[in-house]
Amino acid sequence: MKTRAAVAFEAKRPLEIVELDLEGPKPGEVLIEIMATGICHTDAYTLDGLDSEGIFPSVLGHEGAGIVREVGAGVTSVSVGDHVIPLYTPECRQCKSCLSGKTNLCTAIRATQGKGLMPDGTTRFSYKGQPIYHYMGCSTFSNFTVLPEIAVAKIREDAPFQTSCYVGCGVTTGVGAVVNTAKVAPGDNIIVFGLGGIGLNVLQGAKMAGANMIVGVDINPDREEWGRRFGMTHFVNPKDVSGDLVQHLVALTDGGADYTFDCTGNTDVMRQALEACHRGWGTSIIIGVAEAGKEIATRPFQLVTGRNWRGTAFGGAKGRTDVPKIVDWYMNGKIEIDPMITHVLSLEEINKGFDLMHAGESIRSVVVY
Ligand SMILES: NC(=O)C1=CN([C@@H]2O[C@H](COP(=O)(O)OP(=O)(O)OC[C@H]3O[C@@H](n4cnc5c(N)ncnc54)[C@H](O)[C@@H]3O)[C@@H](O)[C@H]2O)C=CC1
Ligand SMILES: N[C@@H](CCC(=O)N[C@@H](CSC=O)C(=O)NCC(=O)O)C(=O)O
Ligand SMILES: [Zn+2]
Ligand SMILES: [Zn+2]
Repeated sequence: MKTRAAVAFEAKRPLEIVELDLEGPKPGEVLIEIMATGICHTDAYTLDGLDSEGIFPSVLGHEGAGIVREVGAGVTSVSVGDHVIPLYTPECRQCKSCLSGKTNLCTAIRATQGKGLMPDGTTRFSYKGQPIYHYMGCSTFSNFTVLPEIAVAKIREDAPFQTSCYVGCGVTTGVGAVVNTAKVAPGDNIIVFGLGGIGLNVLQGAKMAGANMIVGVDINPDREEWGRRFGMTHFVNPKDVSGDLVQHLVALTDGGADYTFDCTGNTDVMRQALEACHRGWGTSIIIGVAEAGKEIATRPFQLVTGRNWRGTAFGGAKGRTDVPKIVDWYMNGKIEIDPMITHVLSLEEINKGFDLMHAGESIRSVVVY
C-alpha cells in the first residue's frame, strides 16, 4: 500500500512529505493508521544528528495514537478496529527483563529496533525501491505504520487521538518518572530542571503524589506561568540567580531536594540536578537525552555522601500494562493533557512544529492526519 509520510532523508534537513510504499504486517505484526502524533524533543535531537543511533533516511515520530487496520498471522492481543498507542518500549512479558519485574526495558526486539529495522531484520517502508528505516520502532510521522504486536497498547475508544497520543511518550515519561522511578511520597521536596513537554508532566506527577515543595528551574521565563499551572510552588530562572545555582537551590529546599529530575538533556544541568539533592539520601533522576559523545561528571564525594544518580526511560512504564491506565487517568481528570497541546498542525506543517519547539514557543505540537 501507499502512505503519506514526513521523511527525514538526512540529518539537519527539514522533513519532506512524500508518498512511501508500505508492506503489510508479517506474522506477529499489526498495521496501524496513525490518527495523531506529537513531536517530542527526541525527534528533534535525532533529526539534528545528535543521536548515536540516528539512521537516515527514516520516518521519525514515536508519540502517536491510531487504529489497528490489519493484523498479521498469529496476532491475538489486538484486533482490527482497536484504538492503540505505539510503544517505543515494548512489553513482551517473556524476555529476561520483562520477567525480572525490575525494569520496563523489554529486550525482545531492542537490537533490530535500534537499527531501524523490524524484528525480521527488514524495513516495511520504501521509497522509489530504496529502504526507508523505522524509528524507535514506531515511525508515527507516517499516516500508516507497521509495528510488532508487543509494541502496541490497546486504549479505550472514547479517548481523543489528538491528546491521548501524548501518552505515547511525554505524559508517561514525566508522570511515570515520579510515580514509578522516584516513587515520590507525600511531603517530599522535588526540583525539576526544564519545564517543557516532559518537565511539566513531572510537575503534575509530583502534585498528584502529594509533594511539598515543587521547584521548577528553566531559563525561559515564560515557563513560570506554565509551571504554576501544573503544580509548581517555586520558580527559579538560573539567569536571575546572582550566585551559584546549586547553593541557591539547596538553601531554598532546606539542605537539598529529596528528588531532582533533569528534563533538559544538558549534561551540565544533570550535574546541577545531582548536586541539588539532599545530602545523605537525595536522588537525582536523569530523563533528558544527551547528545552523542557527552558524558556526565561530578565529584565522587557527592555520591559518597549519600546522593544517588539514576535514570529512567519511558517513565519506567510497562507499556501494554500502564499506558491504558494513564489514558484512564486522563479521561477521569486525574491528570491534564489538553492545555499542553499548544499547536495542532497538518502533516504538511510538521517542520513548523520543530521550529516552534526550538523557539521555546510550544509545549507540544501535535500533527493530525
Ligand atoms: N528518558 C526518556 O524516556 C525521555 C527523554 N526525553 C528527553 O527529555 C528532554 C526534554 O524533552 P521535552 O520536554 O520534549 O523538551 P522541550 O524542548 O519541550 O523542553 C526542554 C526545556 O528545558 C529548558 N532548558 C534548556 N536548557 C536549560 C537549562 N540550561 N536550564 C534549565 N532549563 C533549560 C527549555 O527552556 C525547555 O523549557 C529531551 O532531552 C528529550 O530528548 C523525552 C522523552 C522521553
Ligand atoms: N538512541 C540514543 C538514546 C535515546 C534514548 O535514550 N531514548 C529513550 C527514550 S527518549 C524518548 O523520547 C529511551 O527509551 N531509551 C531506552 C532505549 O532502550 O532506547 C542513544 O543511542 O544514545
Ligand atoms: Zn519522546
Ligand atoms: Zn520483554
